[in-house]
Amino acid sequence: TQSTRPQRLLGAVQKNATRGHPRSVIQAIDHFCRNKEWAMNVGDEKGCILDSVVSEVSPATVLELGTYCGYSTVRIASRLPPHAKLITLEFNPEFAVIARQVIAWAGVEDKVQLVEGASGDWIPRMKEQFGVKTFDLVFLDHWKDRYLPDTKLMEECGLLRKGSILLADNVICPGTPDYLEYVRNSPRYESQYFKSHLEYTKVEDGLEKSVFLG
Ligand SMILES: C[C@H](C[C@H]1O[C@@H](n2cnc3c(N)ncnc32)[C@H](O)[C@@H]1O)NC(=O)c1cc(-c2ccc(F)cc2)cc(O)c1O
Ligand SMILES: [Mg+2]
Repeated sequence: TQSTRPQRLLGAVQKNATRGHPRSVIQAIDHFCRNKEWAMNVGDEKGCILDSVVSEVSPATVLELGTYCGYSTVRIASRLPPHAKLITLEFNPEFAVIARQVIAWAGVEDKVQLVEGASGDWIPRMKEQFGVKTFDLVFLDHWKDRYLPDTKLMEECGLLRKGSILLADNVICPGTPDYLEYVRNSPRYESQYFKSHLEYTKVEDGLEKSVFLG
């Protein structure tokens, strides 16, 4: 039977990356996506911006929406301070299976809780299910039309505190116009655009970093 692209991406990790070395896992995926098959990881260019935000925030609690194959999960987890926790939500069970193996190969599974399911169902249950009070950092990288409703849901569920950071991928391509309009015009957010390119291409894309003001 035919393999899927995520399965081939995992194969490239297992072939070319060293177990327990997150950087080699990231390099193996970027090499695969540049030279073999494009895949919708945040990529190395936007990934560097993600890295700098994670290092600056040094978050104790992180929520990632849209795990896919775990590329950004590994990038974030490998830069977290000790005892910090990353919860990542993935809707598609096939992608979740691959992501778990990529996360394990990188050796960051102790910092990561991968939850299978839809953000809309799980966000209201974060407190009771995982003992989370608020998130210091949220990385939005799931369906682009879910960024805004899920941001409002996180506000309503009291999951954001004064100073919580939202970092959103793909605000230009594929684009999240309603989300951008909201965080750039709401008095409750201070927003900043980091211009970059769609992963592994020359197409414009960027990350939007928004601080929740409470
Ligand atoms: C949406 C995907 C990423 C993952 O998110 C999971 N997901 C979804 N909705 C939910 C939920 N509600 N809860 C939990 N997980 C959820 C899904 O299953 C995918 O695995 N990302 C993209 O579609 C994406 C697409 C492009 C892209 C750009 C130009 C093109 F020509 C073609 C594609 C670039 C990117 O950088 C992306 O990130
Ligand atoms: Mg993305």
